[in-house]
Amino acid sequence: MNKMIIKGGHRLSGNVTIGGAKNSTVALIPAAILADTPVQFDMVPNILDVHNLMVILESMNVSSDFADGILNVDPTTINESALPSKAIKSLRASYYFMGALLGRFGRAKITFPGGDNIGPRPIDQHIKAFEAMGAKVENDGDEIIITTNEDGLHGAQIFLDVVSVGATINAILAAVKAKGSTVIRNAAKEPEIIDVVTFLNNMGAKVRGAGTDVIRIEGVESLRAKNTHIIIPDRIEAGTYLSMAAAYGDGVKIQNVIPEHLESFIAKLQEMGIDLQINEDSIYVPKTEELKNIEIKTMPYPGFATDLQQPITPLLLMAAGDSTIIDTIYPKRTKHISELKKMGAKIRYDEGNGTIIVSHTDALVGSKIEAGEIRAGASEMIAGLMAQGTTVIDNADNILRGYDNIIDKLTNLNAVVELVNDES
Ligand SMILES: CC(=O)N[C@H]1[C@@H](OP(=O)(O)OP(=O)(O)OC[C@H]2O[C@@H](n3ccc(=O)[nH]c3=O)[C@H](O)[C@@H]2O)O[C@H](CO)[C@@H](O)[C@@H]1O
Ligand SMILES: C=C(OP(=O)(O)O)C(=O)O
Repeated sequence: MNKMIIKGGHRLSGNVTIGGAKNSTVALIPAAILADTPVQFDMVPNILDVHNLMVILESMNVSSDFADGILNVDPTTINESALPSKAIKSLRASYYFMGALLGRFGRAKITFPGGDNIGPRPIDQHIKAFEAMGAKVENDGDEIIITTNEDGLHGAQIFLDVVSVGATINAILAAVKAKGSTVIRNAAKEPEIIDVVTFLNNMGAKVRGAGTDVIRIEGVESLRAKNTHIIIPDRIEAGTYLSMAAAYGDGVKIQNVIPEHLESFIAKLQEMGIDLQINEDSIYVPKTEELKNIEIKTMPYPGFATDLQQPITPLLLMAAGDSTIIDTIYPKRTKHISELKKMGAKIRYDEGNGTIIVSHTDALVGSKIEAGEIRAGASEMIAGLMAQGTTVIDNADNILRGYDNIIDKLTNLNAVVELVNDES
């Protein structure tokens, strides 16, 4: 486990370049095992989730190598073997091996996934989709065992009861090589879903409608990679730097951004009075002295992302009055609150109506705190940069799960920050 040590009080300036999207990457890597050829990804973020997925691939005799943002995966000698439960538990997206193994072998056996502790995270909609396609799903303790009869998976009509990113992608992974047509209704519309479908279609899959709430899939026999897949920029990483720059920057340019993926987030910054300069693939955040308070409600895409409600919180502390946040996706996603309070933040959670109230706070002080999950950690990291004195964030591996080359990027922005491994 790593600790992040931040010497606060150094205002940020300069440029930062956003990496490839974590939530695309963690689906693309499992999706690679559907291919009958080696595959190559570019713009792969250097994050712990990628390294843990490589450990899972290795256990199936799938070789992979990763350097300078390029990840090669060779699934041509894949075999069915027990997957390492420690790596499976280290991230949420290991659930994509269910859909991918089903597509490849017609069966899957996998430990329940881990990932961020942000309240209940059921996978009933994933299971419903697999069952609709003819799979039998059983639980054995902490393991999920999914089987099909000799005919394998067949196409199906699937109506998701809740809009779920994971269930939408898992249903696609299972359906691309199933026999016949599948229609997924009430599908999630996140850009990462389009990214995964672009990868699959470039290998010969027949998937239409990604990015809308109806996705139609015609099963195909084989998937073969012909070119390198370039991963889209991480809109959540970009939103984190936008928040940080607006809260404590003297002028910061955020590069490799698709502004259209951040419309709801950008609208909130503009509502606060921040005069963002938005270009084709970059956003400049000027220093802003007076910030208005706002109200936020998280929603499925294109609404305000749950993954950005914690990272925007330190910025809300600077606003003139009380701001409110209601997280409709994960109402209990509040692990940052106790830690920010230790730093002097005026913030509270009203459990009765599920509202987080963030009040103007004059100063934050460096403290010893803990990153309970990735975005709580991101929120605390921004607060640490803004605080007077030193902040030590325990369990910083939760931040490293999803923030590409974080120390280098912050250092380039004038921050004073380091990681210390406290294993010994
Ligand atoms: C690896 C990845 O891409 N993670 C993202 C993904 O997580 P994940 O795919 O796990 O989140 P979902 O979109 O599935 O969850 C959305 C909502 O649906 C509920 N639900 C989900 C599945 C299910 O079978 N049953 C059910 O009830 C969840 O409890 C949640 O309230 O989307 C979340 C919501 O945007 C983000 O916070 C995560 O960063
Ligand atoms: C919740 C998140 O990740 P995961 O679903 O991988 O746990 C996140 O990225 O904010």
